[in-house]
Amino acid sequence: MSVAIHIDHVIKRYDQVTIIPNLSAHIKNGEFFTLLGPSGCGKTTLLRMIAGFNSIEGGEIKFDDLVINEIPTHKRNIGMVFQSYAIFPHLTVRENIEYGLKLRRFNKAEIKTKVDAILKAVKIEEYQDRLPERLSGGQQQRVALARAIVIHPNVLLMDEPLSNLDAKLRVEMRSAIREVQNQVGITTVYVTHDQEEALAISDRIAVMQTGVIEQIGKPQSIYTRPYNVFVSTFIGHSNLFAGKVKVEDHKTFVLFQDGYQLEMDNLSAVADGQEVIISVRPEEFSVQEDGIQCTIHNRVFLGKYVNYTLAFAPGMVMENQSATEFSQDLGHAEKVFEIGETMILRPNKAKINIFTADQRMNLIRDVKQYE
Ligand SMILES: Nc1ncnc2c1ncn2[C@@H]1O[C@H](COP(=O)(O)OP(=O)(O)OP(=O)(O)O)[C@@H](O)[C@H]1O
Repeated sequence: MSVAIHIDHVIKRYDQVTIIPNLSAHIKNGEFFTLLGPSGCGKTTLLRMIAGFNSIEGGEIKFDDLVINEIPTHKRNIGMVFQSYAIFPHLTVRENIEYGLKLRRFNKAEIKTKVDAILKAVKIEEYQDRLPERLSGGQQQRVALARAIVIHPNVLLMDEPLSNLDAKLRVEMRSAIREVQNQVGITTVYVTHDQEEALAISDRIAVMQTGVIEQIGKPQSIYTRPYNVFVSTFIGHSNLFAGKVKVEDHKTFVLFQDGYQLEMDNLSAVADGQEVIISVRPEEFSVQEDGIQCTIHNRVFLGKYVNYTLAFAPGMVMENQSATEFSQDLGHAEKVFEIGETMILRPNKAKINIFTADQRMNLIRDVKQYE
């Protein structure tokens, strides 16, 4: 029986070092929930707490109403898939999948029915009599997935399951995982540091940094309305400009350094003169007669799009950010620009995000609308 997972104010320390100071998240029954963040942010640590491999120093984790803090791993009824396939090399595919069912003392007929169904669901029927050494990485990971879900676990926990596969297979396998998860409807917690994978596979994502969840939301809402600069730059590319607020005649503008100004009617709690950070996605510029001026530093054709790397006047762009980019949709472009040419770009004001100068808060009023 799939369950909801309630994580309330959990604390994790290794020796004297606090890795997770106070973390809460509520994962719905049947949801595909992803922990996303840079290396070392505590994703695996949290997953291992849910699994029962790590002690919990404070707070509680519940499966539905049951507090599991002190329940040992083998009694939590968890399915797990890791980066290493962890399948038995001396057993065939079918025997690998049967293993957990035999331990749970299902009878022969039940085992056969369940294994047949899962072999079909993960599309490895034709390899069922092979030993793992004669399977590709993707096929082995399918076996690991089948083995984890055949026991009908309460939750499925996956830690970077695709990171040993090549890029093409990763894309193929993430669809396969999602398809199977939809079919069996099991609550899944998935760990990755790959933002594209997270966006593609998840119902909701928790973006983590140094033991803290910075934002929980649907992929689209995290991409379009990130809570802070960290999320904005970790998920997708963001162009960051230095800006200032101007309030005049009851109207609010954001000013770019070169004097270009955009009237904004959806900002909350800003003061005249307040310094802000303006964040624009590469696809949210359009070529116009007035806007911010730049020159084209580089240009890459990507079929449907052209990606330009841009150079702006000194002081326009926030320091320490990666290259400023404009992604031009060739379906709508009147002109393709050459390297060295000047271009005037207007940001789409409905889609830009404005952050406080300390980078911690999005000032757009509807930032929580999608949650
Ligand atoms: N057994 C341990 N003892 C001491 N410190 C640990 C232990 N395991 C992890 N840590 C520390 O806890 C922090 C979080 O590690 P964790 O493995 O959870 O990160 P992660 O987000 O999963 O990273 P990655 O993507 O690299 O796997 C790191 O600073 C790590 O060094």
